[in-house]
Amino acid sequence: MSAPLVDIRDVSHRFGQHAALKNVSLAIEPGSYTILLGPSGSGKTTLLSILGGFVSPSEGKVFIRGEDCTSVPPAKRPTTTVFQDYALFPHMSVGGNVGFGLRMRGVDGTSRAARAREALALVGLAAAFDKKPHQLSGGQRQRVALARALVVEPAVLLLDEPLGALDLKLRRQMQDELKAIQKRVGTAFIHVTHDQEEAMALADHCVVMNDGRIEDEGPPERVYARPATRFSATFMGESTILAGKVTEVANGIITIATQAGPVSLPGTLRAGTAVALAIRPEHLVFGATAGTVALGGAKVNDVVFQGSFKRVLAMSTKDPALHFIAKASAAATVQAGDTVAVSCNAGDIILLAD
Ligand SMILES: Nc1ncnc2c1ncn2[C@@H]1O[C@H](COP(=O)(O)OP(=O)(O)OP(=O)(O)O)[C@@H](O)[C@H]1O
Repeated sequence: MSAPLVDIRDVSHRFGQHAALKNVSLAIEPGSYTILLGPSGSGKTTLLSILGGFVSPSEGKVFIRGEDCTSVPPAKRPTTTVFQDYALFPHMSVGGNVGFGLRMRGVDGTSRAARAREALALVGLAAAFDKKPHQLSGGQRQRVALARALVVEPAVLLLDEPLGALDLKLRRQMQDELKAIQKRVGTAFIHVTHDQEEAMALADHCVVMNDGRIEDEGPPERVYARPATRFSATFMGESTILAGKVTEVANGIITIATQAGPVSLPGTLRAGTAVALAIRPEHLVFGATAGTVALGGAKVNDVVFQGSFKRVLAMSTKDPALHFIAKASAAATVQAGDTVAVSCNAGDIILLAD
């Protein structure tokens, strides 16, 4: 395998007594779109700031294109950052803003203007060259910020909640554009967000962070279908979670006592091990079917119409602490107050250490 473009090795960072990053190692491949996903305070921005050279880590090293960049200042490393608030110069034209980084690097006026025009065309804003930032919409300003960061041809583009200031509709639209632009330029993007839908829409590689650590990482499809930890399962999408304990092990089959009754699955855990079982909403079936795992009865609390499907929330009749979340078709007739039998396929149960 080729050497990673970015190699973060055993990075820890403390702000005073507070450990914001705890022994983080991560490899970023050339041309990839990486999302750092996690709740507020999980250390995403700290990690991005270390990559951009704005924060020097307490421990560990950062290599970019094989070079130790740990102590290299921001302007001297092959990275640029796009911030949530765009940070455009209000008095400067859009063209001037985009060309600013080139000016700092001593590029002459003619080449600067040509390259700024090219970068603006790349983000679909060729006509905005002579405008001032205040004449543009939020989405357009964000695209100018993107053009400004890309014009210097960084090896890695860092994006800190770049769509955070946009309303939901524009945010979704900009996600599609960001992905298209990234594919076009082929630059590695590392993008921080706490929005799991954004992560699934954009990432080739999704890094789930929690409390200064990497909980899980991989293609978003894998992280969603087979999360490595309970935190990752709950942060990346919704699930029904059953608490359980392994009671029997025989011939590669383990039996787990759960809130909904015994469940048998292939596995190799030892008797007495505490586990959690996660089931994604689209895998939970209301109505027992032959060959599936029965999860007992449930009373439907709420049915929420979502356009192309219905979200069904129900409570186990065995244990009120057990809540089922299911996705039903838009045509489903299930109603609040109904009592239903809940089941799923054994292969759709995600077994997690608890
Ligand atoms: N300059 C600072 N001084 C002291 N503590 C800080 C500083 N910056 C961050 N922290 C703390 O470090 C931890 C990680 O912060 P960080 O901003 O990296 O998290 P985050 O995942 O990006 O969160 P958010 O989504 O809210 O931006 C938090 O507990 C935060 O309070």
